[in-house]
Amino acid sequence: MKENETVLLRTRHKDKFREYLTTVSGKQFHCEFGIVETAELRDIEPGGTIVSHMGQQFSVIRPRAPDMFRLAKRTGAPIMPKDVGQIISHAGINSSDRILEAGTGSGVLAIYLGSVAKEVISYEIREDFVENARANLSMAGLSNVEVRCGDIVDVMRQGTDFFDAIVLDIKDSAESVKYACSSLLDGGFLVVYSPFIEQAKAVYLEAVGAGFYSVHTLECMERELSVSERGTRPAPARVGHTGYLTFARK
Ligand SMILES: C[S@@+](CC[C@H](N)C(=O)[O-])C[C@H]1O[C@@H](n2cnc3c(N)ncnc32)[C@H](O)[C@@H]1O
Repeated sequence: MKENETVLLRTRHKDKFREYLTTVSGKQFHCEFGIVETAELRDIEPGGTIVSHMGQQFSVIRPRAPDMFRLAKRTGAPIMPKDVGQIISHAGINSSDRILEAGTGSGVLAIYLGSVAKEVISYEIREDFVENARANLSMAGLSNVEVRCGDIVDVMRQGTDFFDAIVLDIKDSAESVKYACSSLLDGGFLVVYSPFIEQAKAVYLEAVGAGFYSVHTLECMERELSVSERGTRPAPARVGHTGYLTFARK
C-alpha cells in the first residue's frame, strides 16, 4: 500500500466480520482487537494480511465506493447505492465525462461519480459540510473530484462552464432546472433526485418547459433476500422509499 493511502482492515470475530478504515502513515491504529502498526502496511499488497499486537489477523483491502458509503463520516443522508446505479446507467456516465454535482453532502455520490467519470466538480452550500466531504473524498483516494463551497444555482446561472452531466440532490431543484440547461453540452444529461413526489413532478414539468427532451422520472425498488435453513424469502427489513430520479437530455 502507498503512503497516505486509505486501507480497509477486515477481521473475523465470532463468525462476523468487523471493518475499520485507517491510513498508511507512521501512526498506530487502535481498535478492540489490538494495535496495528500502519507503517507495516507500506510493505503489504492489497489482499495481504497484517497482525495486531494481540495476534488478531486483518485482511488488507483497498476500499471501494460501497465501503465509503458504509464507513465514511456522514453530515446527512447520502444517496443509496441503488439510486447511484440508476444515475450512472440511465445517464451513461463514463470515463470521458465532466460532471457538475450538488449538494455534496457527505460526498458519497461524488465518490461514486468520481470512480467512473473523468472529472467531478461538486458544490456544497454549507461550509461546515465541505471539510467533511473533502476528508471523505481524500480517504477514497480520488483526485479527480473537487468540492467547492457555493450555491450551484449561481454557478449554473452564470453558464460559463459546460458539462456532460449535471446531477442535483438539493432542496429547491425544480427552480434550478432552467439554469442547468445553459451549463450542459448538447446531448448532456440532467439528473435530479427528489425525495417527494411533488418535487419530482415539478422537476419533470420544468424540464419539459425548459426544452429538454427524453424527460422521464423513475423510482428504483430494491428487495433483498433473507437466506436461511428454514427457507429463503424477501428480508422483512428492507430499504423503503428513498427518492425519485428525473432524467432529462439536452
Ligand atoms: C441530501 S444532501 C446530498 C447528499 C449527497 N448526494 C451524498 O450522497 O452524500 C443535500 C445537500 O445539498 C446541500 N445544498 C442544498 N442546496 C444547495 C445548493 N443550492 N447548492 C449547493 N448545495 C446545496 C445541502 O447543504 C446538503 O448538504
